[in-house]
Amino acid sequence: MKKITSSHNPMHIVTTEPVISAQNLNHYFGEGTLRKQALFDINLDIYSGDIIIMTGPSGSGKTTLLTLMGGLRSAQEGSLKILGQEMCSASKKQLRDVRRQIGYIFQAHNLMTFLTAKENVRMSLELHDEFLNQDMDAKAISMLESVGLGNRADYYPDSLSGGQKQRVAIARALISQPKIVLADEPTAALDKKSGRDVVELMQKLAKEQGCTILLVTHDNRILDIADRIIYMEDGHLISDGVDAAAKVG
Ligand SMILES: Nc1ncnc2c1ncn2[C@@H]1O[C@H](COP(=O)(O)OP(=O)(O)OP(=O)(O)O)[C@@H](O)[C@H]1O
Repeated sequence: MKKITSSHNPMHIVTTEPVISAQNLNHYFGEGTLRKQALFDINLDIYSGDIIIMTGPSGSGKTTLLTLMGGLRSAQEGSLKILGQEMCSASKKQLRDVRRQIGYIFQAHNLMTFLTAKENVRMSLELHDEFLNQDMDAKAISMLESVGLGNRADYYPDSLSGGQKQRVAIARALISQPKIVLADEPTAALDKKSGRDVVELMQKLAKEQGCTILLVTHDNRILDIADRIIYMEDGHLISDGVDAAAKVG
């Protein structure tokens, strides 16, 4: 738990639970003699509104940890709480309920090629009952406007640039106002300028919505957008904090 000052009254101290909390978390792949440990004793508390970059060499366990924290795979050993729900031994339904509160952005934007930009963004709203009575088209267009693509709403992904596609993916991830957004190498397929634009946009929207962003990257050029950098090696969390950037540099 950490103490924060309320934005309404800076003198008023409130306590807040972490949105994600891992304790003594271990993870293994394979079985029998092929069983291999991928994560070792991970302890981590992540709070609302922070942008967290996870970095480290290839094979160090970043994606494994990210997918666990996104409810995309079941946690096996230790404790992992996401938005208050324990993920160790969680049922499929509990995993699904947690996933509905999370937005996902991947390296390959994973847009549906047969849907327009607007339809791709709208689809994300259709998965949430609470938006069913709202004007989803208007919401999708307004979200596309906020990522600078109001004039591309009726374009299909094939006629958009890599950076534009990634911005549609951001609009799709953020439109349902998730509490957590996971991004796996969101700039990997982009040139320097588009990559920068994309992460700055994620940063701006996340701060506006107060959501937590967990971002895995090898891209050292974007480390400065992080509130916190988690550095991993061989399945261990080696350092955690703003000074972790020094290890990467
Ligand atoms: N599905 C799987 N089955 C078996 N082993 C796996 C599986 N996924 C990952 N691993 C192993 O777990 C370890 C951590 O992999 P992970 O993908 O989490 O690393 P990473 O830090 O994300 O790497 P990269 O930067 O290359 O994406 C590696 O040794 C990898 O070989």
